[in-house]
Amino acid sequence: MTASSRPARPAILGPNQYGKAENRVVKITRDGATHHIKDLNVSVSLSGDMDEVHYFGSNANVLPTDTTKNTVYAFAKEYGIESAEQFGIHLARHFVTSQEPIKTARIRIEEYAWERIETSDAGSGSTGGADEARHSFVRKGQETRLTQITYDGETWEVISGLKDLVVMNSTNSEFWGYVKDKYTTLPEAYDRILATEVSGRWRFNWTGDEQKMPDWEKSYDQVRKHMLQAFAETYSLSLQQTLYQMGSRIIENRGEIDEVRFSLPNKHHFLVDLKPFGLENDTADGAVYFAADRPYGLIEATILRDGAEPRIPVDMTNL
Ligand SMILES: O=c1[nH]c(=O)c2[nH]c(=O)[nH]c2[nH]1
Repeated sequence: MTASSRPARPAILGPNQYGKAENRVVKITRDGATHHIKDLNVSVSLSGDMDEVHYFGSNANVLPTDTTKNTVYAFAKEYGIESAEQFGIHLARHFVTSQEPIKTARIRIEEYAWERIETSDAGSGSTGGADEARHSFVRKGQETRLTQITYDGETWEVISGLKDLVVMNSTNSEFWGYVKDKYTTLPEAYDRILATEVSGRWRFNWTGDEQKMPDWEKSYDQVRKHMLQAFAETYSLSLQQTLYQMGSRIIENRGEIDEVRFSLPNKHHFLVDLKPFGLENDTADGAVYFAADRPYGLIEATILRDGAEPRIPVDMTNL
């Protein structure tokens, strides 16, 4: 910014961005009587030459947030929604390349999954086979899928992930051999429940080459599968160890990903003392637990491909 476009005041404008947050868009694709749903929550955030509007109220460089909302809906109709990532890339490219003052676009998308309700005669051929109506869905009560696309006209950054995926191992978890000081009361555990609500983000190494674009839908399904398999298959001596196994399984199996970050609350399950009622409560014998909701241990770490730089923010809850 030139000095003349800045007011003679000591207060200087710092980093800023604007856009329309949480555009809820549902796109139905019809394939005969079989319908498909994409249900997204899209947040647009733009930045660039925005000094004049902040200092003087000149809107000459301001594409209205209302227009960014309209673009989300129009793009959903005009181009469809193949995947959240592809949709975000399309939007980010549009804002940066069509508006000179806009230098960077960041598109954040949450995706809510729907599962088809199989009707009782579906597939039986009893009411006409291919014409069978397939338009009923139940919202999946599991995780929310996430993506964030950032484009500055040159560099692409795609970070995808998920939140609210609750998992539990009812055995094959221990925790012992830890530091003990005068405040330590935790009994060592040789067979405990390990449960967490996974919040994870993974960064793609895609650099914008259309020919080398990952298959975003397949990538998500595979990452989720590897992560869950690692959780289930790891004999755990700590949640930290399980976290590393989950991240490294993704890095080792998915070449399109260079960095994974997890935030894992340790959802503690405490053995209930049933001695007052004359009852033993032993893990080996099918025990009763108190599922505590707080406080919880919070285990967080980034796992990187050897040589890659950590870029997923340490505090990723806003992603
Ligand atoms: O897996 C665990 N990691 C810890 O660091 C920890 N600390 C604690 O009290 N319980 C556990 N469990």
